[in-house]
Amino acid sequence: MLNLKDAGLLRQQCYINGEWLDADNGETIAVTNPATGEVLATVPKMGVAETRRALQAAEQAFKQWRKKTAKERSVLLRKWYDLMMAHQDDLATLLTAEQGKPLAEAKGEIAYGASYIEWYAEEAKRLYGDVIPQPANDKRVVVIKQPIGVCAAVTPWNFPNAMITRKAAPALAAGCSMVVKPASQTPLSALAIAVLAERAGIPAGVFNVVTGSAAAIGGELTGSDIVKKFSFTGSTEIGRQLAAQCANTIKKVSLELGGNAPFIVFDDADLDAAVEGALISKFRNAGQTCVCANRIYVQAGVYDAFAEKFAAAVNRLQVGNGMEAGITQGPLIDQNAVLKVEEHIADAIAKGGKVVAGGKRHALGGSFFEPTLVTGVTADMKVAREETFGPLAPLFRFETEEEVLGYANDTEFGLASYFYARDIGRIWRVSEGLEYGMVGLNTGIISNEAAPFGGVKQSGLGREGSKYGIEDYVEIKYLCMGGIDR
Ligand SMILES: NC(=O)C1=CN([C@@H]2O[C@H](COP(=O)(O)OP(=O)(O)OC[C@H]3O[C@@H](n4cnc5c(N)ncnc54)[C@H](OP(=O)(O)O)[C@@H]3O)[C@@H](O)[C@H]2O)C=CC1
Ligand SMILES: O=C(O)[C@H](O)CS(=O)(=O)O
Repeated sequence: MLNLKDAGLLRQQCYINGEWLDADNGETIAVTNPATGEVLATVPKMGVAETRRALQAAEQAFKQWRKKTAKERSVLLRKWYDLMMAHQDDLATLLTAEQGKPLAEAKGEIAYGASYIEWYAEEAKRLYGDVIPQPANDKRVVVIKQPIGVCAAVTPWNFPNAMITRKAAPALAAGCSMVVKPASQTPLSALAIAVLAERAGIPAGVFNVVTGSAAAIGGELTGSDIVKKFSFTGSTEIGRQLAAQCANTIKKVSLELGGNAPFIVFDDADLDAAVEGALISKFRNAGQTCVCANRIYVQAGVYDAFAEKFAAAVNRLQVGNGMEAGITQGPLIDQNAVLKVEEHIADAIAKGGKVVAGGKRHALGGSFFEPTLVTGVTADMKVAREETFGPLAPLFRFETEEEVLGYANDTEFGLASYFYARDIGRIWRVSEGLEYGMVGLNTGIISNEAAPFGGVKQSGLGREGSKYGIEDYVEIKYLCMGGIDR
């Protein structure tokens, strides 16, 4: 079982209107450890009725929460942040147990998730309006910002802490209330976040967590007119469906969806730095992130040297249970994830690719998979067009800057992109030429609370984090004051 310092962080009930509740029918969902297959806990299998009650609670709580001053909300968010950091170890243990990532990565996610609460505790006090020079002397033009209302979020299993705080923090900072449906495979982190919200003194109904039937809960969150803003992180397929479900009530929608990140190594790159950046970008969370390097393009003059260095680095990754010291790659989330990686490897080999590291299920069994490097990859392979979402690094060779920009942009996705180069002219040309929401230049890690995280094309809508991330949780109101000259 889980060895927590604070056993109160492990909850097996949902948090609605300040109460910890079972499903109306008592049904539950088992939460299993992907590394061992053991059942860690169960959570309620809630549906429409419970979700409706959660939305009604959020609607009532919003009326008072919005009346608090920005500073009062800021103080409560800061307490929430302080509590998350004080319980970083326990939250990381819960996260590794239900999601599988190595404990060091889980601790990093807790700090990353908490940083959004810290950031928006500060931003709460800086939601400025405008006084605009009037076009006529009898008028004054004023713009104020007000919280949009009750918000709903549906979040994924790959970052079960940070994907919730990245939505809840700006929402609550702006004066909104929220109902969250976490992924069924990783609900414990969400419920622990709710424990700490309660302890921080965030009023009942302001932050609610509902677990259970995705379609039933999601149908209510997207269909109810109580919800004024809907935020989703997950697959493009589901995001497209949920956005369509929001259309009937004209909700404001933000979507963080799939990616297909190019990682480009030019011949003027610092090769050792490029290897380091490619390794962390590709294999963080066993490749299960939407910003992972999905295609690695290496210029012909440095291709062999990079491939040799990178293969050695890939072979140094340690696969195992994320709770064990020294492990740098945990299990994949489930067997479907393993099958996707196997499909992409088999397709690449069938079309001429060569496996130079890994290539198959790990000897540990279950959903453990060998970190894999395939060379000689070409644009006709599945891995060039589909998000692998697993520990497979495909290497493509290219000759010119123009050629690789064409390859990099030849996708319906536009989330993250990366390149290593040192020539200033190339840096500007490639940064401006990449059709992505985010560009990592000489780095493989781009995510932080100060930056606007998000994509273009079919990778999503809106931005999370930074000063931009709170704008999705406010409405702009224009006040036209007449008769000023009377
Ligand atoms: N952009 C990103 O960060 C992520 C991208 N992905 C991509 O998505 C693929 C599949 O992963 P998966 O976890 O299945 O992603 P999904 O998009 O299926 O799940 C993400 C969230 O959406 C919920 N959901 C699924 N179907 C519905 C529905 N009909 N109505 C309401 N909510 C729904 C899930 O609930 P439940 O868990 O209960 O099914 C979960 O909370 C991955 O292989 C990857 O390519 C996945 C995760 C994150
Ligand atoms: O959804 C994801 O994969 C995360 O947004 C990636 S990150 O923000 O942790 O980099």
